[in-house]
Amino acid sequence: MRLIQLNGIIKSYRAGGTQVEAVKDVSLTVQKGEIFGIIGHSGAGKSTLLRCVNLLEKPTAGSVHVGNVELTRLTERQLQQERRRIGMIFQHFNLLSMSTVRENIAFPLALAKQSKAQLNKRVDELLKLVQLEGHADKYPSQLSGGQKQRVGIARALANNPDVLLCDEATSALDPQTTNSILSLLLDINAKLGITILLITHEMNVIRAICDRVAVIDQGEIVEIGDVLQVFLKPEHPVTREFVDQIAENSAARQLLQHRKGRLLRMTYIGSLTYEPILYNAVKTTSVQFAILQGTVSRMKQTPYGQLIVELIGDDADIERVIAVLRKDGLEVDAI
Ligand SMILES: Nc1ncnc2c1ncn2[C@@H]1O[C@H](COP(=O)(O)OP(=O)(O)OP(=O)(O)O)[C@@H](O)[C@H]1O
Repeated sequence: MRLIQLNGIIKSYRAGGTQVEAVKDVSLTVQKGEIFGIIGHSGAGKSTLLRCVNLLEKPTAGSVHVGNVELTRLTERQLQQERRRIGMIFQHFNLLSMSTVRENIAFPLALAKQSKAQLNKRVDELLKLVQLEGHADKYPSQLSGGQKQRVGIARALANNPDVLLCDEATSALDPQTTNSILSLLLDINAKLGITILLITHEMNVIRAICDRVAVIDQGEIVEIGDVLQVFLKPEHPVTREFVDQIAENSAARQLLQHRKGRLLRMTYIGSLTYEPILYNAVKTTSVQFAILQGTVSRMKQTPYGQLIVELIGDDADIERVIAVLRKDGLEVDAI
């Protein structure tokens, strides 16, 4: 079931007498309950596109639907009401520095005119959800970056939204804190069924938590698909650059230059990842193999492996080995 539908979104700005098209005719569907990532370089149009979803930026053209409501048709007052269904978190947290953690989280509840008792009960629930019990009376300056982002998440969830928009939510955090915030987002998605739309310039973020990904370049979506498919078989040059951020991929390319045998990339997905398939395929042939590079990892919950292998032997035997590997369920591509 689709929850967010962007149709033909264009956003242009007039800057210093020239027209900048930050987003050029983007159409996108996000399904209910999924974690959808948009990745792109600086200036690609990620923030502008994300802010078009809750109309913090008004698209120059195109329509935005969230659930059954077309936000682009609403009056400002109706829009304020609908925005309660869309929480948002930010790279630099955007907390009120003169207010305590409790007051920051209560802010959207007070706007929604909840009673003091209801409000305090809800804040306590949220503090528990983001594991910040015991920090309610602190001020933002007394918190670490990760704790500040937890406050941001609690505040964004206060009114039980259907959607959480994440604007580079981990870019200001160190790798360990990034992982703990990503785990929290996964947990919230699983427990509350909330749909998450995030933007990032880091492939690691996409790999860790997203179900689907869109790659944006110069205001246009250049590739879109399941993370596993896009990650293992990137097609657009910009996607390949992002996939190469995962260090082992770029190292492998350099290693391949002087090899004389047949070079293959083998992709294992799911339980196949842990089977001795390669050994079984070559053992009754004259083919020898050298593993030049290998990764066994996880994409969200799915284990996957990718090996770059050099096969040495006569052509007919190599073809036979490839046929056996494919029959066993591996994807095998020449490099
Ligand atoms: N308010 C504005 N006025 C004029 N130009 C703008 C405005 N906001 C964004 N732009 C331009 O639109 C383009 C896309 O910007 P945007 O901030 O959406 O990119 P981004 O992918 O989020 O980049 P970053 O990761 O650096 O924030 C850029 O060329 C930017 O200069």
